[in-house]
Amino acid sequence: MKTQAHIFYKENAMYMENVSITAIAQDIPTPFYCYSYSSISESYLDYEQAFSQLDTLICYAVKANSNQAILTSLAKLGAGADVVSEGEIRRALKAGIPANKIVFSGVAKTHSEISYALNHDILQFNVESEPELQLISELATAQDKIACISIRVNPNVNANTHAKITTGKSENKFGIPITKARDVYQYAASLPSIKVQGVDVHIGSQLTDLAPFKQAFGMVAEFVSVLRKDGHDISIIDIGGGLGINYAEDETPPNKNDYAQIVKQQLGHLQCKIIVEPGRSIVGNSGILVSKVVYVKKGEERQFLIIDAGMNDLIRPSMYDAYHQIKPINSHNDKNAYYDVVGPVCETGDTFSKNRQLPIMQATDLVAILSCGAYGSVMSSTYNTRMAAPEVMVKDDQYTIIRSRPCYEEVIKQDIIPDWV
Ligand SMILES: Cc1ncc(COP(=O)(O)O)c(C=O)c1O
Ligand SMILES: N[C@@H](CCCC[NH3+])C(=O)O
Repeated sequence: MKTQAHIFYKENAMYMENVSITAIAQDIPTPFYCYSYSSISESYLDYEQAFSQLDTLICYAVKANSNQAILTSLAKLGAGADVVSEGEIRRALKAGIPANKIVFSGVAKTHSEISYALNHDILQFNVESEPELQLISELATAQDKIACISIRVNPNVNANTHAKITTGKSENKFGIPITKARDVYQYAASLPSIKVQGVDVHIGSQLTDLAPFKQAFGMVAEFVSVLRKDGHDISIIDIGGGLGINYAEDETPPNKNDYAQIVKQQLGHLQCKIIVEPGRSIVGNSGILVSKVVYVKKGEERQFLIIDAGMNDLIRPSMYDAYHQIKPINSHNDKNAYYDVVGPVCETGDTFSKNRQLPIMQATDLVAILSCGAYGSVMSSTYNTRMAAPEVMVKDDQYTIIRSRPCYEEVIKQDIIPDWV
């Protein structure tokens, strides 16, 4: 049975590429994240292929998974980066992504973050408000730099995704209403040390339908024509990220080729450089979270499969009621049972799934939670003083720890006890 690209069963045992997950778990205590290098590189190269008819720069959205090993892998393939903080700029530069391939998004860029980005001559700021524009202009003037900018427009389009990851509706904090943006472009052009070069849009994440993209890109195309008539030299359109992946086995989100076709159809005639900022669709299905059953607990109404991974490791199910497939690492048992799969954290919301049909399990059995490569490890915390799960990368028949588990002493000693206590 094939589960995701590069994750499959061989004689009832789960493999990632040519490595048995059981073998890794004998070496590295659970829970741990495990990523397939080949899956990540193929997803990236699929983007390149899909967009080959357009002048495109793929700026990987670092927030999806910012591990240096992943960033370095993508840097070597030629990727740029979409970043949202100074920390992410530093990560991208350290991984070898050149500053002229870095775009800086986010609604709350601070004084020091803007200065840092200006000092490194990044490709562009995706500006989200007038006060931000003004601050960028002031800092660029003070630093004797020219800040290249696109303005992120909010097209008020329904992305048909989870409300918490919708970004292109007028009630969302992101971008400048497209209806108001023409004036903001005039304002930008009047400011010193600002070079207006593009338009940016990002309407949300985990989109499983191309229609909202089509609608938003159509609006951007019309807007670019208006801006050009107003005398702005628009040479870049940043279309954001957001393409969804399949979490459930039977889901069929749009593929990268169909997505690229929509981009070409809506924006191709404008002869702009296209920046695309995919995160989840590059790393999401490359990763699993491997966990061990601690106890099987029979409640009055339900049976709990208590595993050693918790909501602190993977928050998506508690935060968005997100569905993730859960699979046994060794699938030799044909008999099934229904379990609530829960973690160790003292929160009722620490639940990965309810009433999930799985082969009958017992303590020490291993499970994999699938599609955890994006917004998994990066959103983890040490809640309940649980150490962050390590990360492992597999390539062919080798695997390496790419982030180690911190030790308790390291974490506890971060706290400082005032001498007046
Ligand atoms: C500005 C911006 N670009 C790119 C992304 C990446 O989105 P995704 O991981 O859905 O491709 C996000 C996250 O939604 C974002 O906010
Ligand atoms: N964290 C979200 C995605 C947010 C996208 C960032 N703008 C998720 O896990 O689905």
